[in-house]
Amino acid sequence: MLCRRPAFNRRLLSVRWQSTATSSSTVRASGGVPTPTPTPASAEIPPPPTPRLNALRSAKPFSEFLTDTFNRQHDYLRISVTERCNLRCLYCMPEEGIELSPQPRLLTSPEIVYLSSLFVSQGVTKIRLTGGEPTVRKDIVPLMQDIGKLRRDGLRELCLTTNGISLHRKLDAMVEAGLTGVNLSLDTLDPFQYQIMTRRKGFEAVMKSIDRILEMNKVGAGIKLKINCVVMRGMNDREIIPFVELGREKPVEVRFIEYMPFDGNKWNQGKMFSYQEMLAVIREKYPSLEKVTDHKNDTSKTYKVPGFQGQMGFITSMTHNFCGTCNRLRITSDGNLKVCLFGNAEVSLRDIIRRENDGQPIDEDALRELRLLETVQSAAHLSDEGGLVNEREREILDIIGAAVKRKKAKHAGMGQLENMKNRPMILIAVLSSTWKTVPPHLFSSIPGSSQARLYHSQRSQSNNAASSSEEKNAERSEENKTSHSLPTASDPDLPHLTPSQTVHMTQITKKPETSRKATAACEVLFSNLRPWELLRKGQGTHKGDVFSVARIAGIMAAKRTPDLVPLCHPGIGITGVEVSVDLVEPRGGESEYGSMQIMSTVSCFGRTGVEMEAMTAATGAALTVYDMLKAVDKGMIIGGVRLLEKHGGKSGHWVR
Ligand SMILES: Nc1nc2c(ncn2[C@@H]2O[C@H](COP(=O)(O)OP(=O)(O)OP(=O)(O)O)[C@@H](O)[C@H]2O)c(=O)[nH]1
Ligand SMILES: C[S@@+](CC[C@H](N)C(=O)[O-])C[C@H]1O[C@@H](n2cnc3c(N)ncnc32)[C@H](O)[C@@H]1O
Ligand code: SF4
Ligand code: SF4
Repeated sequence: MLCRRPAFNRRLLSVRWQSTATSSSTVRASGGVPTPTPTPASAEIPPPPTPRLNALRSAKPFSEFLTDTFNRQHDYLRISVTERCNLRCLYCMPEEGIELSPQPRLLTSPEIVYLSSLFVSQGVTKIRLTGGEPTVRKDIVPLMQDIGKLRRDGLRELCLTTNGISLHRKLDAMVEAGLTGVNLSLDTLDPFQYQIMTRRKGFEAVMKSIDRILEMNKVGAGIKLKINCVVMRGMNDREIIPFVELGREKPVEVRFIEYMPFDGNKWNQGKMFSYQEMLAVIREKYPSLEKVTDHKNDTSKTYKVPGFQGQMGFITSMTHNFCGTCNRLRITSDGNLKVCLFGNAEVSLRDIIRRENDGQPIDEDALRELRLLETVQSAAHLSDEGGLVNEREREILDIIGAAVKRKKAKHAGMGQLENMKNRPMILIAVLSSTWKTVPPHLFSSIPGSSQARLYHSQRSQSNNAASSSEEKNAERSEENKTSHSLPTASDPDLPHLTPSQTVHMTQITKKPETSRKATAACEVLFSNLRPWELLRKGQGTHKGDVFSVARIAGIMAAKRTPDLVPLCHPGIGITGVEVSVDLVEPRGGESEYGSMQIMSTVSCFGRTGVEMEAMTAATGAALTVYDMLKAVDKGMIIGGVRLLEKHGGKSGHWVR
């Protein structure tokens, strides 16, 4: 047990880091704590370790605490600095977000700096800040300034994984703080598709961040930039080649990531686009694609098109694990150490470091009182010279060491991820929300298809079986006897049909009322440049402002859906309709002359869904765009009307 120390050390957190400018090697040699000179937290960037210090570090054996039973040395720490995010990427977060931990359970900045320094003292040379979205943490820049100062203790890389939305505003300060690498998530190069995949706007801001990094690199900032692109079949797989082509002129590394299952992200095998498939797509266009040698601990397999400035990588978590050379540990925002991304085993470092503070979050005052940072230096001393000088760090390191020793050879010992039957949360999400097979009735509309034939033959067999069964007849006559009305039952596959295949409006009396929401989209493709030119200049047409009239048309269309679609229920109590109409610049292919992208979300509280309303809204808006622009372009095509997402009701959450 550690006891609370009576002695108070009044030095500032920033002071401690400042003090080590002379000290990292000095302290280790002398075992003493130097007297600091107070300076503000945002003082100048500390110098990187000297070649001598580097040599000393690599000469000493790697920390036993961070070495697992497979002899993997963990010198890379990923810290989640927030659970919050300003996007809602389809593959990562549900639209409504996730339930956030109460603030006092999350690590404070002094706690993050303290744990970082402890790990660096043990040989961690790379720290990546991630999340959630790390840039939404209010004090992200001061936090990076403090972590950046650990460079003098051996930290070589300070990296960020970010969605890039607000990076451009903070980038300069971060680079000054010691930022060395940015992995930026961008899954599409199409602004409209961006809105679909992230459920938010922000494409331009992300591009601004990328441009700013490239600009800074031109003048020698040396920021390693990687673009992370999660590939989902049917969603952005058609953009693989445009992403590869980003590297023609720009020195960026695009990494294509296999879509992985996480709690609540509606993963299914069908949406996963594998590394082999991606390679095949790229090789078809660029047969000269070459493999590049990877670094030992890289998560990605790197390739290059000869002559291109940039390169590409593939992160193959689903099809080829890279656990053999894993050097990563993670700390979650609430202070748990996770030794494997896919392991459920977690140990709370927060609870141990707060124990002496009566379980309360450690702010700067408490940090000083508890002399935590001071003792990390002792821990650094421990790893350099092998002598044990501090009980507190010993206890924390023992706990870390024990967790690291329990790390499995791969994927938390569960084998290939797609076979993970024992991941309860994932399993629940996958089973409850996705089709195991495509319902056969969807094939039945393709005349002559083998599935259609099979479906019809199965249906007629089951109908015959049903009509010949005594129970079925008894049921029917019972229904007729008691109701004196037409049958109200629905075909289980196609509810707008009765079991005898006549059309009816589905009975919803017994369905519970729930909150429901549906989002749909469609496009209007221009056939010449005139509409795009006019709208870009902010000019409407002689009929008025195309954007707002189309939005209003969409809203009115949603309300009139039952008048247009015969079997739709009237009066379903729409509670909200949002329609967005956006101009997309010409970008080749189908959208050679530009287009209007329309998206609509309809919500209601009721017994039946609002997907028809959402698609009607999108179509109504599109027709209005056509009507208002037809004087300059009669060849416009309205297309791609589709449901993107649906919430509520028996089928729960469905995402395209
Ligand atoms: N299996 C596995 N995949 C990981 C791990 N860390 C990251 N990934 C995958 O890599 C993707 C990108 O993660 P990033 O945050 O950019 O980090 P990184 O790839 O470790 O970054 P580098 O430091 O550039 O190697 C994630 O979406 C995951 O798919 C890990 O520890 N295990
Ligand atoms: C969870 S995010 C956190 C950092 C930051 N918000 C961002 O988006 O870059 C870290 C990385 O995980 C990736 N990721 C999230 N969900 C994923 C999934 N289901 N499959 C594969 N990668 C995923 C993201 O694309 C991103 O590159
Ligand atoms: S991938 Fe990153 S940006 Fe997207 S929702 Fe997840 S945390 Fe947010
Ligand atoms: S799955 Fe676990 S063991 Fe494998 S690379 Fe990722 S963190 Fe390391």
